[in-house]
Amino acid sequence: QLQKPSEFYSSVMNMELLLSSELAILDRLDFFIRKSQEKIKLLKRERDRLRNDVQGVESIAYVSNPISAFLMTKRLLMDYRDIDALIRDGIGVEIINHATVLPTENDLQGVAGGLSRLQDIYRMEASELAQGNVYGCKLDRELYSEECYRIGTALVHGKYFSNANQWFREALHRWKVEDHPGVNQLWILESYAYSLSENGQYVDALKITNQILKQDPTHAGRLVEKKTIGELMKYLENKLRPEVPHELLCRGDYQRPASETSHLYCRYHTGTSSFLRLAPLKEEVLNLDPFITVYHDVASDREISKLIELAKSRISRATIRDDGEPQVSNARTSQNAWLDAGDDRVVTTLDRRVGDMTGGLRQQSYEMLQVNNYGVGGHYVAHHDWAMEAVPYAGLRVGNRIATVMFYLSDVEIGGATVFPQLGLAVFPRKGSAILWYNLYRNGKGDRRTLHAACPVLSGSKWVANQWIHEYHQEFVRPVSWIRRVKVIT
Ligand SMILES: O=C(O)CCC(=O)C(=O)O
Ligand SMILES: [Fe+2]
Repeated sequence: QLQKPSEFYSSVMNMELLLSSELAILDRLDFFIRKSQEKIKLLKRERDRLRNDVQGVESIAYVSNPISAFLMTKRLLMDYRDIDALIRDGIGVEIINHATVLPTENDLQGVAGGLSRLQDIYRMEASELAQGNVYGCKLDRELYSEECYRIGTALVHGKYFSNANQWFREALHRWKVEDHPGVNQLWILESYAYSLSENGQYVDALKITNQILKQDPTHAGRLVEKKTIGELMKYLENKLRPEVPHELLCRGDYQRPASETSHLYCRYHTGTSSFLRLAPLKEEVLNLDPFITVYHDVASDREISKLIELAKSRISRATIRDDGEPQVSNARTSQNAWLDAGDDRVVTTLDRRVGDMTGGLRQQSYEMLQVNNYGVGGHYVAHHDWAMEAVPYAGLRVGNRIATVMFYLSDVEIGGATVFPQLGLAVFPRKGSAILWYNLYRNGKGDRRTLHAACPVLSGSKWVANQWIHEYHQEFVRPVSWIRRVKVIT
């Protein structure tokens, strides 16, 4: 006996095996139907005979006549038993058995993945495909709503959300005009809403969700289960909006609309400290909510050379913490070194300047200064600087990262921008400037809008230094807007 292949979708030869397998299943189904029809014919004949015996009889007379009483007893004891056995007795056909060649869920995903790639690369629209037009070779019928829905769900499974959305839209169109759709409209809507929200299309997802709840108010539970509502609530709570694709930002190809930039301003910031009165900060406000500013010329060339020199002697591959332990990852390709006040006066000087920028956030809860260097192609994928755990940065015991101040220690010839996809903001490195943003809402909750990434460096060397400032000790400088329970670390 031939070994059954473990995967089909990746070769046409194996896919042919599946077709013969399907034809064999159909033959067995034919056989089963023929046998079943014979059986039904027999059962009908028996039923007619049996019914004939009792049709219209007069009850007392019938059961008190010894012959008919006997016959009835015999029928119940024997005839119906036989019929029961006949009904129970299978036809002896399993249309699918252990020898049947069948694809797996993996194959379904594989085929869907291939389809999605073709859609992307050859610009094939679901509406076109559903009509049976597959780039030159035409199917001899159109697809049903149920089939479009299944393609959509397989694509969702593979996280091809935007193509999945096309198929769900198509499924809905077709559902409306079919006589006996093979799928419940609510299922389509439910998967569509989920896929939209996973694709960051929150406004559309909300529309579909409302449509579902209008049709079936009890459906909310399912949506929670499918996490559709969870994502949407996050969106509503955080006022998240669809992300600006991060490539667009990295290339500098996106400009925020005037409605979002007209309230921004630059100023000389003299703030609270007496030093600032002599040497005010050149502050450029990049975003009001969450508050993001850039300070120009806040680190001198001499200070920067010193930092880089110190960092060079101890720099090593950067890590990320996904859950728990720090790990090397392609999500963050750079090297870094940690410096503190003991290393050189320059660290203290920069710390003081960070204090000036932040209106005096207390240095007791600064982390060490983290100096980073990216190689060509080096990047850091979108992330938040705040941690999601119940007790963030437990090892440090100073709460979550309330603010980030990042110094740009080099110009970068091309690429290497810091981008905020939620805000449509791209900041291109300028040696000596520093960017500041607040990571947390006033109540201490992490602000998802601060999602940011370091774009790959295309040409040049990129150096930055991160100063992360934590929540503890800031109660008087940046009070929380209402009292929240602070988890006590023991
Ligand atoms: O290098 C950048 O532009 C951003 C770095 C960053 O986000 C980080 O190190 O957390
Ligand atoms: Fe970051």
